[in-house]
Amino acid sequence: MLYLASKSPRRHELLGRLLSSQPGLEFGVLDLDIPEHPLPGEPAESYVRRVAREKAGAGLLKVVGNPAAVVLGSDTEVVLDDEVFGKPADDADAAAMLRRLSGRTHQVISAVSLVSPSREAQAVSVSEVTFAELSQSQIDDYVASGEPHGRAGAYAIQGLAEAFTTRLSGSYSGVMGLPLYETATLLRQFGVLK
Ligand SMILES: Cc1cn([C@H]2C[C@H](O)[C@@H](COP(=O)(O)OP(=O)(O)OP(=O)(O)O)O2)c(=O)[nH]c1=O
Repeated sequence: MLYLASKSPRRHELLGRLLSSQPGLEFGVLDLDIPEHPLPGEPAESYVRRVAREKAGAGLLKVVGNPAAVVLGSDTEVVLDDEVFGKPADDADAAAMLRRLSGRTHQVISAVSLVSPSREAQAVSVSEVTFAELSQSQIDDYVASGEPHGRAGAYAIQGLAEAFTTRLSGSYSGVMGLPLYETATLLRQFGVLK
């Protein structure tokens, strides 16, 4: 039985889309709260990998006793000049992040971890996203739309932010929160997907 250790609606949607290729394959959802803070000096990719692993591991603890359980945890962060931009604390924080991302190319790192009682595996997707120069009124309007809330880097590529994204190199689903190629590869390794 596959479980998604995530409360992100984007991850639910993306995983559902991936599994729809195999009729009858469903997944359960485990709701957890893992603290997301980089350790002092922790490189961005190590941080994203660690948090994805912690989410999957905490999910597995919730279904102990099920030897057939496979748990998927994932983490997505926006990185500019080695600085990790997580989810904005409030509107002012969102506006500050968007001002920094304006006119620049940043990375989006997404890690996926799969754990079962007997094994563990992980994959990482790194994408590059370039934003057009954003005026202060564009930023204010975007923040007022509410879209930045709960999203790494204070934006949603699948939403209004697509209109100021001039270039994306990498995985669109990875930027949204769950890189589907990497996820499908791991699910095949665990025998969940054919
Ligand atoms: C960059 C970007 C991020 N996001 C979202 C995906 C993730 O939900 C969120 C990054 O935060 P995460 O901490 O990776 O995930 P989460 O807290 O939403 O969910 P959970 O830990 O329960 O799995 O940002 C978008 O929806 N679109 C984007 O373009």
